[in-house]
Amino acid sequence: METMKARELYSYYGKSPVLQGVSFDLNKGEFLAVMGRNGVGKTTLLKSIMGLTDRCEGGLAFGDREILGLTTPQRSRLGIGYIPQGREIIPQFTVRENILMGTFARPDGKRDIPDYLFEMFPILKEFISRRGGDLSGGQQQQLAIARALAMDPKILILDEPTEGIQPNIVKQIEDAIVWLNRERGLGIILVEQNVPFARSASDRFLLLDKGRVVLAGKSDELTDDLVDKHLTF
Ligand SMILES: Nc1ncnc2c1ncn2[C@@H]1O[C@H](COP(=O)(O)OP(=O)(O)OP(=O)(O)O)[C@@H](O)[C@H]1O
Repeated sequence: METMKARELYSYYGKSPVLQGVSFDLNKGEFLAVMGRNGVGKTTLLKSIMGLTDRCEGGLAFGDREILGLTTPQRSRLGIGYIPQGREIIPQFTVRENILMGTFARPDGKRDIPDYLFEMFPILKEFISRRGGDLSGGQQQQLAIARALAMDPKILILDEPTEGIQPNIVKQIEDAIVWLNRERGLGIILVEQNVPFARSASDRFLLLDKGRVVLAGKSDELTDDLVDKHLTF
Protein backbone atom coordinates (compact mmCIF):
# COMPACT_ATOMS: atom_id res chain seq x y z
CA MET A 1 0.00 0.00 0.00
CA GLU A 2 2.90 2.41 0.16
CA THR A 3 3.44 2.82 -3.55
CA MET A 4 1.80 5.35 -5.82
CA LYS A 5 1.58 5.23 -9.58
CA ALA A 6 0.24 8.13 -11.61
CA ARG A 7 -0.44 7.62 -15.27
CA GLU A 8 -1.19 10.41 -17.75
CA LEU A 9 -3.03 12.60 -15.28
CA TYR A 10 -5.12 15.41 -16.73
CA SER A 11 -6.51 17.67 -14.04
CA TYR A 12 -8.96 20.51 -14.50
CA TYR A 13 -10.22 23.66 -12.85
CA GLY A 14 -13.37 24.34 -14.85
CA LYS A 15 -12.71 23.48 -18.49
CA SER A 16 -8.99 24.11 -18.67
CA PRO A 17 -6.59 21.27 -17.96
CA VAL A 18 -3.77 22.39 -15.67
CA LEU A 19 -2.03 19.02 -15.60
CA GLN A 20 -1.55 17.59 -19.06
CA GLY A 21 -0.42 14.01 -18.94
CA VAL A 22 1.62 13.78 -15.75
CA SER A 23 3.00 10.36 -14.80
CA PHE A 24 5.23 9.34 -11.90
CA ASP A 25 6.02 6.42 -9.62
CA LEU A 26 6.59 6.53 -5.89
CA ASN A 27 8.12 3.29 -4.69
CA LYS A 28 7.93 2.02 -1.11
CA GLY A 29 9.72 4.36 1.28
CA GLU A 30 10.83 6.66 -1.50
CA PHE A 31 11.16 10.45 -1.40
CA LEU A 32 10.00 12.30 -4.51
CA ALA A 33 10.63 16.03 -4.90
CA VAL A 34 8.30 17.93 -7.22
CA MET A 35 9.92 21.04 -8.63
CA GLY A 36 9.26 23.76 -11.17
CA ARG A 37 8.73 27.49 -11.47
CA ASN A 38 5.67 29.28 -10.08
CA GLY A 39 2.37 28.38 -11.65
CA VAL A 40 3.48 25.22 -13.47
CA GLY A 41 1.04 22.93 -11.63
CA LYS A 42 2.89 21.60 -8.58
CA THR A 43 0.11 22.39 -6.12
CA THR A 44 -2.42 21.13 -8.65
CA LEU A 45 -0.59 17.79 -8.79
CA LEU A 46 -0.86 17.38 -5.00
CA LYS A 47 -4.50 18.47 -5.05
CA SER A 48 -5.18 15.94 -7.80
CA ILE A 49 -3.71 13.17 -5.65
CA MET A 50 -6.13 14.22 -2.88
CA GLY A 51 -9.13 14.65 -5.20
CA LEU A 52 -9.33 18.41 -4.70
CA THR A 53 -9.46 19.68 -8.27
CA ASP A 54 -12.69 19.95 -10.26
CA ARG A 55 -11.92 16.88 -12.34
CA CYS A 56 -9.02 14.52 -12.90
CA GLU A 57 -8.58 11.88 -15.59
CA GLY A 58 -5.96 9.22 -16.09
CA GLY A 59 -4.78 6.61 -13.64
CA LEU A 60 -3.78 6.98 -10.02
CA ALA A 61 -3.04 3.85 -8.04
CA PHE A 62 -2.20 3.73 -4.34
CA GLY A 63 -0.80 0.28 -3.73
CA ASP A 64 -2.99 -1.99 -5.80
CA ARG A 65 -6.03 0.26 -5.61
CA GLU A 66 -7.21 2.76 -8.21
CA ILE A 67 -8.14 5.89 -6.26
CA LEU A 68 -9.26 8.54 -8.78
CA GLY A 69 -12.88 7.62 -8.09
CA LEU A 70 -12.54 8.02 -4.31
CA THR A 71 -13.45 11.07 -2.22
CA THR A 72 -10.82 13.08 -0.37
CA PRO A 73 -11.65 11.54 3.06
CA GLN A 74 -11.51 8.05 1.56
CA ARG A 75 -8.05 8.79 0.18
CA SER A 76 -6.93 10.11 3.59
CA ARG A 77 -8.23 7.00 5.28
CA LEU A 78 -6.22 4.80 2.93
CA GLY A 79 -3.13 6.47 4.38
CA ILE A 80 -2.32 9.52 2.29
CA GLY A 81 -1.40 12.36 4.64
CA TYR A 82 -1.63 15.83 3.10
CA ILE A 83 -0.19 19.09 4.37
CA PRO A 84 -1.49 21.83 2.09
CA GLN A 85 0.15 25.15 1.40
CA GLY A 86 -0.92 27.63 4.05
CA ARG A 87 -1.20 24.92 6.72
CA GLU A 88 -4.91 25.25 7.48
CA ILE A 89 -4.81 24.41 11.16
CA ILE A 90 -7.87 25.44 13.19
CA PRO A 91 -6.91 28.63 15.05
CA GLN A 92 -9.57 28.39 17.81
CA PHE A 93 -8.64 24.80 18.67
CA THR A 94 -5.78 24.04 21.02
CA VAL A 95 -2.64 22.30 19.84
CA ARG A 96 -3.93 19.05 21.38
CA GLU A 97 -7.33 19.39 19.67
CA ASN A 98 -5.71 20.10 16.32
CA ILE A 99 -3.55 16.99 16.59
CA LEU A 100 -6.48 14.88 17.78
CA MET A 101 -8.39 15.90 14.67
CA GLY A 102 -5.77 14.01 12.69
CA THR A 103 -6.55 10.81 14.58
CA PHE A 104 -10.17 10.92 13.36
CA ALA A 105 -8.99 9.69 9.95
CA ARG A 106 -7.38 6.59 11.52
CA PRO A 107 -9.04 3.46 10.26
CA ASP A 108 -8.18 1.58 13.50
CA GLY A 109 -10.15 4.07 15.62
CA LYS A 110 -7.21 4.84 17.95
CA ARG A 111 -7.22 8.33 19.38
CA ASP A 112 -3.71 8.40 20.89
CA ILE A 113 -1.21 11.06 20.01
CA PRO A 114 2.05 9.25 19.20
CA ASP A 115 4.96 10.33 21.44
CA TYR A 116 7.41 10.69 18.59
CA LEU A 117 5.52 13.78 17.40
CA PHE A 118 6.63 15.63 20.53
CA GLU A 119 10.19 14.34 20.20
CA MET A 120 10.22 15.72 16.69
CA PHE A 121 8.66 19.06 17.65
CA PRO A 122 9.08 19.60 21.42
CA ILE A 123 7.46 23.03 21.24
CA LEU A 124 4.11 21.35 20.56
CA LYS A 125 4.32 19.60 23.91
CA GLU A 126 5.16 22.82 25.68
CA PHE A 127 2.26 24.63 23.94
CA ILE A 128 -0.18 21.70 24.05
CA SER A 129 -2.98 23.76 25.64
CA ARG A 130 -2.46 26.95 23.64
CA ARG A 131 -4.72 27.90 20.80
CA GLY A 132 -3.30 26.97 17.41
CA GLY A 133 -3.86 30.53 16.20
CA ASP A 134 -1.51 31.87 18.90
CA LEU A 135 1.46 29.91 17.54
CA SER A 136 4.00 31.43 15.14
CA GLY A 137 3.80 30.51 11.45
CA GLY A 138 6.61 27.99 11.79
CA GLN A 139 5.03 26.41 14.87
CA GLN A 140 1.72 26.17 13.03
CA GLN A 141 3.48 24.34 10.24
CA GLN A 142 4.92 21.90 12.79
CA LEU A 143 1.40 21.47 14.13
CA ALA A 144 0.04 20.82 10.64
CA ILE A 145 2.68 18.13 10.11
CA ALA A 146 1.93 16.58 13.51
CA ARG A 147 -1.78 16.54 12.75
CA ALA A 148 -1.21 14.76 9.42
CA LEU A 149 1.06 12.22 11.16
CA ALA A 150 -1.48 11.58 13.91
CA MET A 151 -3.57 9.67 11.40
CA ASP A 152 -0.65 7.28 10.91
CA PRO A 153 -0.31 7.79 7.15
CA LYS A 154 1.63 5.52 4.83
CA ILE A 155 2.80 8.39 2.68
CA LEU A 156 3.02 12.10 3.34
CA ILE A 157 2.41 14.84 0.79
CA LEU A 158 3.74 18.29 1.62
CA ASP A 159 3.28 21.56 -0.29
CA GLU A 160 6.20 23.95 0.25
CA PRO A 161 6.26 23.37 4.02
CA THR A 162 9.01 25.89 4.73
CA GLU A 163 7.73 28.74 2.58
CA GLY A 164 7.63 31.99 4.55
CA ILE A 165 8.81 30.37 7.79
CA GLN A 166 11.46 31.78 10.12
CA PRO A 167 14.91 30.27 9.36
CA ASN A 168 15.48 28.54 12.72
CA ILE A 169 12.28 26.53 12.28
CA VAL A 170 12.98 25.77 8.60
CA LYS A 171 15.89 23.54 9.60
CA GLN A 172 13.80 21.68 12.20
CA ILE A 173 11.09 21.02 9.63
CA GLU A 174 13.56 19.89 6.98
CA ASP A 175 15.29 17.58 9.45
CA ALA A 176 11.94 16.14 10.52
CA ILE A 177 10.89 15.38 6.93
CA VAL A 178 14.19 13.62 6.22
CA TRP A 179 13.94 11.69 9.52
CA LEU A 180 10.39 10.57 8.76
CA ASN A 181 11.53 9.24 5.42
CA ARG A 182 14.84 7.64 6.42
CA GLU A 183 14.09 6.43 9.94
CA ARG A 184 10.36 5.77 9.83
CA GLY A 185 10.26 4.67 6.21
CA LEU A 186 7.47 7.03 5.25
CA GLY A 187 7.06 7.70 1.53
CA ILE A 188 7.25 11.43 0.81
CA ILE A 189 6.05 13.63 -2.03
CA LEU A 190 7.34 17.15 -1.45
CA VAL A 191 6.75 20.29 -3.48
CA GLU A 192 9.83 22.37 -2.84
CA GLN A 193 11.42 25.54 -4.21
CA ASN A 194 14.63 25.13 -2.23
CA VAL A 195 16.73 23.21 -4.73
CA PRO A 196 19.69 22.30 -2.48
CA PHE A 197 17.35 20.82 0.14
CA ALA A 198 15.19 19.01 -2.42
CA ARG A 199 18.27 17.59 -4.10
CA SER A 200 19.90 16.34 -0.90
CA ALA A 201 16.75 15.00 0.77
CA SER A 202 14.98 13.24 -2.11
CA ASP A 203 15.66 10.04 -4.00
CA ARG A 204 14.03 11.18 -7.20
CA PHE A 205 12.68 14.37 -8.67
CA LEU A 206 9.96 15.46 -11.04
CA LEU A 207 10.35 18.73 -12.85
CA LEU A 208 7.14 20.29 -14.14
CA ASP A 209 6.61 23.00 -16.71
CA LYS A 210 3.20 24.18 -17.96
CA GLY A 211 1.45 21.14 -16.54
CA ARG A 212 3.83 18.59 -18.04
CA VAL A 213 6.81 16.65 -16.75
CA VAL A 214 9.84 18.06 -18.53
CA LEU A 215 12.43 16.08 -16.63
CA ALA A 216 12.44 13.25 -14.10
CA GLY A 217 15.21 11.17 -12.63
CA LYS A 218 17.36 10.39 -9.65
CA SER A 219 18.06 13.45 -7.55
CA ASP A 220 21.82 13.09 -7.83
CA GLU A 221 21.39 13.46 -11.60
CA LEU A 222 19.91 16.92 -11.16
CA THR A 223 22.97 18.94 -12.17
CA ASP A 224 23.47 22.68 -11.77
CA ASP A 225 23.10 23.03 -15.56
CA LEU A 226 19.65 21.43 -15.44
CA VAL A 227 18.67 23.60 -12.50
CA ASP A 228 19.81 26.71 -14.41
CA LYS A 229 17.90 25.65 -17.48
CA HIS A 230 14.61 24.71 -15.83
CA LEU A 231 14.41 26.40 -12.46
CA THR A 232 16.07 29.81 -12.54
CA PHE A 233 13.85 32.73 -13.37
N1 LIG B 1 -8.63 27.06 -8.15
C1 LIG B 1 -8.16 27.36 -9.37
N2 LIG B 1 -8.97 27.70 -10.38
C2 LIG B 1 -8.50 28.00 -11.62
N3 LIG B 1 -7.18 27.96 -11.94
C3 LIG B 1 -6.32 27.63 -10.99
C4 LIG B 1 -6.75 27.30 -9.65
N4 LIG B 1 -5.64 27.01 -8.91
C5 LIG B 1 -4.59 27.14 -9.76
N5 LIG B 1 -4.98 27.50 -11.00
C6 LIG B 1 -4.09 27.70 -12.16
O1 LIG B 1 -3.40 26.51 -12.41
C7 LIG B 1 -2.05 26.76 -12.78
C8 LIG B 1 -1.11 25.96 -11.87
O2 LIG B 1 -1.21 26.43 -10.54
P1 LIG B 1 -0.52 25.69 -9.32
O3 LIG B 1 -0.91 26.41 -8.08
O4 LIG B 1 -0.73 24.26 -9.40
O5 LIG B 1 1.01 25.99 -9.64
P2 LIG B 1 2.29 25.82 -8.72
O6 LIG B 1 3.34 25.23 -9.61
O7 LIG B 1 1.96 25.11 -7.48
O8 LIG B 1 2.67 27.32 -8.40
P3 LIG B 1 3.21 28.02 -7.05
O9 LIG B 1 4.64 27.64 -6.95
O10 LIG B 1 3.01 29.46 -7.37
O11 LIG B 1 2.36 27.52 -5.92
C9 LIG B 1 -1.86 28.25 -12.70
O12 LIG B 1 -1.94 28.75 -14.02
C10 LIG B 1 -3.02 28.72 -11.87
O13 LIG B 1 -3.42 29.99 -12.28
